[in-house]
Amino acid sequence: MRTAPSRPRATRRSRCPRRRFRCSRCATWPCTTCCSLPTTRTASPPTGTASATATATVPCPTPTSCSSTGRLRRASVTSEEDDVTTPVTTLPPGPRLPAALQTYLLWRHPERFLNHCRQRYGSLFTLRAYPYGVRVDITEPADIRAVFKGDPKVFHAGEGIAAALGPMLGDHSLLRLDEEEHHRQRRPMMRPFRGETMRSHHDEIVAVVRDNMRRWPIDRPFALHPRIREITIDVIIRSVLGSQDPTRQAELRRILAEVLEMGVAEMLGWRWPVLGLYGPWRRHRRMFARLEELLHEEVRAHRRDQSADRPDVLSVLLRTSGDELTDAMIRDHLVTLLIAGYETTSTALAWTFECVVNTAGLTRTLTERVDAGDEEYVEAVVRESLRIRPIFYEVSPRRLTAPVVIGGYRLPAGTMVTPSIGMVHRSAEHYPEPDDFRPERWLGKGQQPPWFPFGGGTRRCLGADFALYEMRLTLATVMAAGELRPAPGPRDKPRPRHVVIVPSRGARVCYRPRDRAAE
Ligand code: HEM
Repeated sequence: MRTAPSRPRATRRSRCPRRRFRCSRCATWPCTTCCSLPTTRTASPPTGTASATATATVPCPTPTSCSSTGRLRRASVTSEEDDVTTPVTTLPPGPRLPAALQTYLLWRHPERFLNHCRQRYGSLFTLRAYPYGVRVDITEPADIRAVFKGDPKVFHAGEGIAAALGPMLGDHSLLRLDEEEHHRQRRPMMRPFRGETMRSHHDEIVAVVRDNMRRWPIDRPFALHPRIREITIDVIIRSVLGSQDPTRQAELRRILAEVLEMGVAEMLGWRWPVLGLYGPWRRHRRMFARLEELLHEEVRAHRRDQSADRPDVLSVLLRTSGDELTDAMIRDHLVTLLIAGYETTSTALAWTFECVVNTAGLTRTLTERVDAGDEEYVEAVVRESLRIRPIFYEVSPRRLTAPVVIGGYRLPAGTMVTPSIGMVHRSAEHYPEPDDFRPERWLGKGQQPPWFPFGGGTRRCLGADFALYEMRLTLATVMAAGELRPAPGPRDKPRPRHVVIVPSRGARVCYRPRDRAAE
């Protein structure tokens, strides 16, 4: 039981008044901001044993006193009873640049800007940027995991998205819900993404990829990303919507390509509905309304034909949920899957090919492994590409509904907390030579480094397994059919395009079918 010792006032006053750091290995508390002061502070126990706090004072050691790693980390203190170890409610430091400039830097140069902030302010820092205003970025895997696994009642992920895209997604979209309602809507949605249902899409996906490849230019440079988008749309039309009608399929293909490739401007139109009366927003609204009609037609067609044991997501949803889901709910779920599953998977695949063709010797190794049926290696390539080129640098911010202690800061209720997954994936601490594309790091059964391309916890990407499956299959099908080479010119750079980070040149490659490769 905790005995609350009366602490001498002198100890409290002399406590480091600004930032407090603790080495994650040796658990000493070097103070990096005021070590020149004759500071004394209360010795604190390792995390998790806060109740045993000792009252003896020790001199504040300098940062160099940590001989084990030299690495400093703010401590995650969870006890609120101890007024020395419990931080006062405050936000971590961060750049003082105007919000508009921070928005620009985050939007245009997320990797460089976040890296700079981490080096300058530590693993937690506060930013001010549109659309969330004040937000705290977290970059330590342990803190990120804690946020993912945190109580859904405290960590709200849906609010930010609801404000930006609410009317488009609809009231029942998983992306905008929180707490009980999120859990209630997510349960039926998980059924169509189970292992064996997913694997039954094998032939469809392979057929879509082969069909698309027939139209690829031969021995001429071309941008692969638009072709992959076509593939992803076709996979969605067949595997998610299960559309059987060729006329509707063709119209869906045309409308989805336009609606789902909306840019920032169209997105803003959903935030300010009045824009929908004008110019490009009006056109976008019209297209979207037509998409909704097509989705309703598809649902009606599926309801009429419930005899077949079809594996597409819509069929499984209707079959397994009975009257649990209304038409309005199904519309919202389908729109969510289209928006969450299209640009993400196509961009991730485009990056995978870009990395493969630009890594010396990898096309040959991968082709050999594909020929040998080595699925583990193909998966390792996909995982490595999602590590080195995560399509989101940050996942949806969580708004705190109560004060929470993260990384030594007691963040007030209302704070937006943003897990910066891209920072973890590029950290040399977790990935030796982080800039090298090395699928081998994912082979074998050893402990795997932190990897969060699909977020985590109760909000983990619903389509993660499906996306990984589609990526593996597409990669293997292409490598088995032909030879890819990098196109002349510089390599693609990461370029933010609304919420995802795309290859700047569209992943340009040259392609030659296998039967011609020998010529
Ligand atoms: C490589 C491709 C993909 C990536 C990198 C990706 C990534 C993500 C991320 C980071 C989140 C947010 C997780 C969080 O906030 O913790 C998410 C959520 C989600 N994703 Fe994906 N995703 C991909 C493909 C897909 C596909 C193919 C689908 C469905 C067809 C899908 C459906 C969803 C849904 C429904 C959510 C919301 C889950 C919830 O809030 O409960 N995603 N995805």
